Amino acid sequence: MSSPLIELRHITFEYPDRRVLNDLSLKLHAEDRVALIGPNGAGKTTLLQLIVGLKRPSSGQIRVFDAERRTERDFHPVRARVGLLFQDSDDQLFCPTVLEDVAFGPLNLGRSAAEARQDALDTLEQLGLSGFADRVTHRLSAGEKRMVALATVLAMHPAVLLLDEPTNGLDEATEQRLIDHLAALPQAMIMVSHDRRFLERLSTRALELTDGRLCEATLHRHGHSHYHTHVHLHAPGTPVDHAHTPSELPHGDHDLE
Ligand SMILES: Nc1ncnc2c1ncn2[C@@H]1O[C@H](COP(=O)(O)OP(=O)(O)OP(=O)(O)O)[C@@H](O)[C@H]1O
Repeated sequence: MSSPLIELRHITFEYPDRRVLNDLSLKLHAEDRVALIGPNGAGKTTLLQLIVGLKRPSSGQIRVFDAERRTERDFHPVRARVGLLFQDSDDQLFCPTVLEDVAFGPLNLGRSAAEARQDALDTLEQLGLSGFADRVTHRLSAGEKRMVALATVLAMHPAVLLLDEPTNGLDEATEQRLIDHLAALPQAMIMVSHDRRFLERLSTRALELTDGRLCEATLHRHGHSHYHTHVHLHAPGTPVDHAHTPSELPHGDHDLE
């Protein structure tokens, strides 16, 4: 198997008043679309931020694209190729107009103004946002902001997508459009979401973050609206990867609803 795009080894992370990640390990391969689930406050957002260097672990190793990443300089190329959709769209959108916001990433990658503009227009069109280019960003609705924020990430053509609650604020039709669009993309993904329909449709594997560590989980749909998550525990510090494909363990099932 090819080496992982992202590998976290024995990561511990603490905020001043609490330890959030505790000896956590993870491998993300090119073909993975991981549903990252877990209760509020488990540390899912923190985990995504660590991968792109917005936070630094107190111990452990972060490897992205076959290199260890420790310093701010190490993370610059990571941020160019790993696209993080922030949980809060307002953290992602800071330009006066939609076009400027979506062109910002490509410009930052060194593309010419004309190329960046074309990248932005193409991305908006692909997401069904053609008429949005000249809209004033801060006047968009929450759902419109969500899709534009995603456009800012996709316009950079990242190799990996980290999506933090991508469906927040989306109506049903827009969510369906988002699902269809993401399903057709080739990138490896980690998706944090409480939206089980979304995860069920897109993920190839599921991991649950609890007590600072990841366990393999599987999302099962029962009927039309009920999902059950079967959690499989790992020995502390064991990297969670393809070697640990979930199997039906009779005593490892937890209904998380
Ligand atoms: N800057 C910070 N300073 C101190 N504590 C923080 C900070 N940011 C987050 N936390 C705390 O760390 C814990 C993990 O937060 P995080 O946002 O990573 O969780 P999450 O799993 O994404 O939660 P949710 O599902 O509610 O979005 C929470 O208890 C949160 O209150």
